[in-house]
Amino acid sequence: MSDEFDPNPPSAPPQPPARSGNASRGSRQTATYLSKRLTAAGLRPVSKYGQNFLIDLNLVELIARSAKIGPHDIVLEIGTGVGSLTSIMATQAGAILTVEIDQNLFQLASEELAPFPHVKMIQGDALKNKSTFRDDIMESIREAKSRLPEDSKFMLVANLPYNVATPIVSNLLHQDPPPDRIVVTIQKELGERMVAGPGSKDYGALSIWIQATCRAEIVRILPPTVFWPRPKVDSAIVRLDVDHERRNAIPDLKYFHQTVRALFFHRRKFLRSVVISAMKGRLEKPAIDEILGRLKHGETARAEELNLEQISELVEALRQAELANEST
Ligand SMILES: C[S@@+](CC[C@H](N)C(=O)[O-])C[C@H]1O[C@@H](n2cnc3c(N)ncnc32)[C@H](O)[C@@H]1O
Repeated sequence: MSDEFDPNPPSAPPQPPARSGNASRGSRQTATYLSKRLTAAGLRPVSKYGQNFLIDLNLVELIARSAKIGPHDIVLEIGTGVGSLTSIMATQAGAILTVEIDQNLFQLASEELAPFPHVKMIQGDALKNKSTFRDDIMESIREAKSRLPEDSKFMLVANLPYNVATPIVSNLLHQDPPPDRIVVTIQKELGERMVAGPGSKDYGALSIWIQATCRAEIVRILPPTVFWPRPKVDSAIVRLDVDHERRNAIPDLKYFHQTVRALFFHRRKFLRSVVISAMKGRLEKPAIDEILGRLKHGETARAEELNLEQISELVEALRQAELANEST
């Protein structure tokens, strides 16, 4: 583990040191082991930080395997915990940046990750406000990328704290460099919203934002019993493969994301009234009616009935109309 972030040279990542007795891999990842480890350090899981640890090592390995981490790849992990997933990924990745908000867990994980010079740990909140990544995180990713071969991929792989999962995933898709892949454990409902299509109750702004930039799939649904302590809800491992061509085809990501959110703000209302309120002070009603008429969205259409292509077309038409307004 390093403060300097020392990506591996393009060779195989280091293997973990041999473990013995109770610390062998099989027995390591159990509720008993984790609770003993935390108790020995005078700690208990902190619920406000979403500290529900995966206790089934096979599932921890499934997360890492689903990410298909290569020896030149850079992994960002939000929520190091005691370093269980981190240490598995450290045997696969070219560089890992792992962020942990809890000072006590940060100390514990530092011991676990000490053998890995290509793992950099950051202590603190990954988000600088409720929705944006800390600048130094992305700066470290860019720095690591510049030191690794050009074909290295950047991915977020994490068992995310559920209360900040949406801003973390949504915001990362805005960043430079964008991730190539995201594999995360999140609340099942959130995963279902990411993959939902029109006609589903889960379909909304998040579905559009994710599917406009990624190919999304649910890898596995996880019951509460595979975590310690048990959360009240089911979880899901979700994999998002960023489609750079699709993402690059969006002319203004921020405009797209914000407008889609505004369109789905009142999902049951008719599209016309939603667009009028979203564009208040920016576009006049006749311009909006012209766009809706041209795109053949009738009087009774609702945003939730439009597919990704139709929403993208509408957002782009609104953007063009705003640009035309500004230039007159
Ligand atoms: C669900 S646990 C996962 C821990 C570990 N990766 C595992 O798989 O067992 C989430 C972790 O994220 C940390 N965390 C919560 N909010 C955070 C934030 N805003 N920034 C960084 N870490 C955070 C928690 O302290 C906790 O260790």
